[in-house]
Amino acid sequence: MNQWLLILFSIFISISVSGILRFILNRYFINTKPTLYKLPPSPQSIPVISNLLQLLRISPSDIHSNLNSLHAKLGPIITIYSGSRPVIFIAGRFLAHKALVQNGAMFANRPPASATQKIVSSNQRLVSLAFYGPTWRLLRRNLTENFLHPSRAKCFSLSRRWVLQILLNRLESQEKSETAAINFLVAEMGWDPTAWEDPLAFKPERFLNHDNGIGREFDITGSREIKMMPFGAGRRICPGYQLAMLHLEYYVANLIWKFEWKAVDGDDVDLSEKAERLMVMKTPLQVHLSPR
Ligand code: HEM
Repeated sequence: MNQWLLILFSIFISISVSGILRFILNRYFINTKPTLYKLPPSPQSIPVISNLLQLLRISPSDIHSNLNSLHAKLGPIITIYSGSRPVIFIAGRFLAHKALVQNGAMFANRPPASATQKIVSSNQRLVSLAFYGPTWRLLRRNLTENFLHPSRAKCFSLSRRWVLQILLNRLESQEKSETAAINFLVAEMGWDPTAWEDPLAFKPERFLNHDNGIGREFDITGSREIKMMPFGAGRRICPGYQLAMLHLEYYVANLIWKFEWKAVDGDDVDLSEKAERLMVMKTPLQVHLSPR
């Protein structure tokens, strides 16, 4: 009996000591920044169980209507939590243009790598030294210079395990407090009747613009206004978009040039949506192809 009490007591002591140490380190030695930003409105959520569960429970075909009803209730910019990480949804092509083109600098960031990736990539040399060589002090210096409160940094001597633990905690908390993924409702842009006449009709000629009889290429970069954004828009637009367009045109042109296309009898294409693992056409195009 005494033995069991002793074991329980030592487990209790070790848990409390590590908890207290962690609290003291986080409270007094790590430079924590206050939350600076107020995020856009979000639907009611149970802490820890995120809003995302709400979104994941619905089928892919419902996602748009669900997001739309949230936008109708809360406005064009909303926040949904995926765990503790905020994901912001921006609806509408005008807001997308305002964000990505007119205020491109503010939206030029991309999500950072995870804490582990950061350590492995940017501090790869330091970490391997920390684990395998006697020069792990380099990592400690890197940590004290970058992450610890300057007044405490100098007189600080940490064990190797604590250095790595603090570094990971710090990077993780930075990620949580300072990053949010931003999504634009791209499919909605394609269905927007203010951008496209009869948006669901198959009209390839809609991409042939004519200004006083002069043919003008459709602006897929969205620099003047965004009507669709398959390659993103603004500063971080896909740098390969011209090459991609060239390949796509070349691919389609060759399919037409090299093959004879015949419709399958009684096959009516139906472009309406069907939810499978991805969203697919209800009745896709079927053809008989033969080499010319
Ligand atoms: C149909 C083909 C392609 C599509 C639909 C596409 C689409 C995209 C999209 C949506 C982005 C993200 C833009 C953003 O973050 O706002 C992107 C980024 C990028 N794409 Fe493409 N892309 C295509 C082909 C290519 C090709 C052929 C290359 C290279 C030769 C390329 C290189 C890149 C690179 C390097 C980025 C990252 C740019 C950055 O983060 O600053 N892409 N692409």
